[in-house]
Amino acid sequence: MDNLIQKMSEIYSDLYNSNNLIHCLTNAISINDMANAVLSVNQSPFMADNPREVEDVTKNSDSLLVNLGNITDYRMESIKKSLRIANENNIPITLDLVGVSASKLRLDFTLKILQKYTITCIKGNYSEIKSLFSKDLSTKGVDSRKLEVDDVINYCNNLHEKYHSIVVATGHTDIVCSDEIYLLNNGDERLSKITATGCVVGSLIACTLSVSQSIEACVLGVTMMNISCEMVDKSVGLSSFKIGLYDNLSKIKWEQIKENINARKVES
Ligand SMILES: Nc1ncnc2c1ncn2[C@@H]1O[C@H](COP(=O)(O)OP(=O)(O)OP(=O)(O)O)[C@@H](O)[C@H]1O
Ligand SMILES: Cc1ncsc1CCO
Repeated sequence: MDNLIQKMSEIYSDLYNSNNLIHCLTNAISINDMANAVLSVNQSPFMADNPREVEDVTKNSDSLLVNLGNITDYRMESIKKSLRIANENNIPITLDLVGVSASKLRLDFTLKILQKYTITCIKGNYSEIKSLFSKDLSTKGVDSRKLEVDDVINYCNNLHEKYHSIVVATGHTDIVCSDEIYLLNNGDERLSKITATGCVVGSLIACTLSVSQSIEACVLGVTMMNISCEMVDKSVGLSSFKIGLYDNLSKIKWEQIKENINARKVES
């Protein structure tokens, strides 16, 4: 665990000493929160999604976030172009599987992407990870079903072995899996009552991967969000909770992360 904390501390410090360009191809529901979250951790968001410009944008960026939420043909075309450029230039890619558990279009598209491109981090909620593993739909909407943590660890391990990506499954307990596996128990169930919080976690991972393509970077991305929300007053309503969460994210210090992280390593 000391090793994890030491590496996270270095990544945190590198993050705030850099101002990397984070190219986010995302849905309209999350785009504004995501751009603000990227800015609040000192990085520079670029949300360009026109297929006629994305190659140039990705080429100049330090990290690429691909989010499948509310997918359109237009964005699918852009995604393919950006993924190719990112791989050619060793730019880290975060792929957020929004809705693959409920949409054959998104699931088939994801399976094709994974055959063709190297993805640094595959991220989804428990049901999205399950559906990618089983190549089968498992929900009606974008929200996750309740699944056993041990089963999802197994899905993550399998996907990591198959695609050589770091795999992040979000839920009550977050699972971050590569050759090592961490279970993260920070967070607040109010997060699941506000839309696009998972999408924002994806963009924070894209930020931390821009300074280090590592499992520790993914742990940091998830944990920054989850500790920020734990510090919000329990009595407030959901709108104030959201404001408080983003206030805290914009001010989060390494000492707060170090003191409050609830992570445990498990054997793979
Ligand atoms: N019951 C819970 N308790 C604590 N934290 C939670 C809980 N459920 C989700 N979270 C946290 O909320 C964030 C989003 O995770 P979630 O699995 O809800 O993503 P998602 O379904 O992709 O979200 P969205 O579709 O709203 O973008 C993560 O940081 C996760 O750790
Ligand atoms: C994309 C999307 N569709 C319904 S809610 C939402 C936000 C992230 O899940």
